[in-house]
Amino acid sequence: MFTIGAPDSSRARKMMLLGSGELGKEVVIEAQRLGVETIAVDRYPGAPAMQVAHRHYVIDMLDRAALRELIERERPDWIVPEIEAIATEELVELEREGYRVIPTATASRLTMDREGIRRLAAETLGLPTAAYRFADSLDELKRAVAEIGLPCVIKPIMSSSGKGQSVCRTEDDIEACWRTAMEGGRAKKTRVIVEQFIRFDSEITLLTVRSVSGTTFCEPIGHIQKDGDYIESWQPHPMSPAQLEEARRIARTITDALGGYGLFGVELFLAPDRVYFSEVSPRPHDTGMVTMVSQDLSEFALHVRAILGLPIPGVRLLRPGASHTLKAWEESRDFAIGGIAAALELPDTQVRVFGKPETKVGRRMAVALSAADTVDEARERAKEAASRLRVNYGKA
Ligand SMILES: Nc1ncnc2c1ncn2[C@@H]1O[C@H](COP(=O)(O)OP(=O)(O)OP(=O)(O)O)[C@@H](O)[C@H]1O
Ligand SMILES: NCC(=O)N[C@@H]1O[C@H](COP(=O)([O-])[O-])[C@@H](O)[C@H]1O
Ligand SMILES: [Mg+2]
Repeated sequence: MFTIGAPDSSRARKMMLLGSGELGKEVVIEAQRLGVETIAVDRYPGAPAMQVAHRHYVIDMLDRAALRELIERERPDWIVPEIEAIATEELVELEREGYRVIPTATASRLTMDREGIRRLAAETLGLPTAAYRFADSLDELKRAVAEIGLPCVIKPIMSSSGKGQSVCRTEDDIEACWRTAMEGGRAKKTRVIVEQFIRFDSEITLLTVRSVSGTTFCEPIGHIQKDGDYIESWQPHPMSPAQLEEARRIARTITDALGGYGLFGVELFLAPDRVYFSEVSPRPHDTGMVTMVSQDLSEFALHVRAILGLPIPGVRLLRPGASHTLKAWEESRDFAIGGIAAALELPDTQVRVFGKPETKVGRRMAVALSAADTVDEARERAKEAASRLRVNYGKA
């Protein structure tokens, strides 16, 4: 039977988030709604989830010893990875010693690294993916590009939100792509993946929850990415019955292989002839922030329920919804987000300001969320709301 004591008491149940960005912040809020004691961890102070958690720590999560020391000190009931920059080998050890890693330490390790998840999906499970090669040096990259063909996409094996990713269109681009990957990866690794460029009609995230109630799918979320990072998303995304069935088959196959309890964001490309598996996050997905206005249970509430071993009898889409991001385009610690009142003049619209302490070029700072009677209307509203938001920078 699931019971929970008061936070900070001897019968408290503790959740530790490894990564404390905007997604973790919402996970912490949902966990606290069920009485969980929350601990937020990240590489810098003032991270969004730290601002709402009971306690927080600043450590280098890629440092195995530092990670172990903190986990042994806090002894959390659930360790919840939130970002793609964690020493997951250590999580595998800790899980062996009895700690619970969400969804599992192996799932976290495999998805932290594009090679692990791609080989599992394509080679072990036989799922359709873009053709790919790996390379450890510029020379190997040149050979890999020749084999895959142009255009192709080059990414560091450990990165997210498009960091270090670029499209290689001609042979002359290869060196620049290599440099971009070396500078943009989250971990100091030199390995890259080269992927065939897929000309898809649209791309989706299929949020898939594994819980005591079995596997539950949310309605598909369509999205648009720029430079490898998401700009807008909407739910539901129109799909043919055959496409939806194939998308769910792929999502079930990959999430069953990863195992454990939690929510997963399965990224798929929809091409005229085929649905391609791209990658999967074993945690809430940025494009899934739309569920905060479109569903009865957001992706964050679903993740927490699944983690705690609580039932999920169903997920209801309440209304079509959309999200549109606000990004910063300068580096600053002296800034303020404006236009919130103007954005909130729009009907059925909400804003989430993440509270990140510093802006960086391309950094996501806030998101506008709108609901409406149709997806098109919701997208228009969210876009308009985001365009009314601004990052105002202080004098340099
Ligand atoms: N092989 C490909 N062909 C065509 N487009 C691609 C390919 N790989 C990636 N993209 C585009 O770049 C986007 C980001 O790629 P990917 O999801 O691999 O990066 P990421 O850094 O893991 O991003 P995130 O952390 O936001 O999921 C995709 O959503 C898609 O729009
Ligand atoms: N696509 C993955 C993603 O959106 N992850 C989210 O971004 C944060 C990092 O933001 P930052 O780079 O601005 O610190 C992560 O902590 C997570 O919440
Ligand atoms: Mg992605």
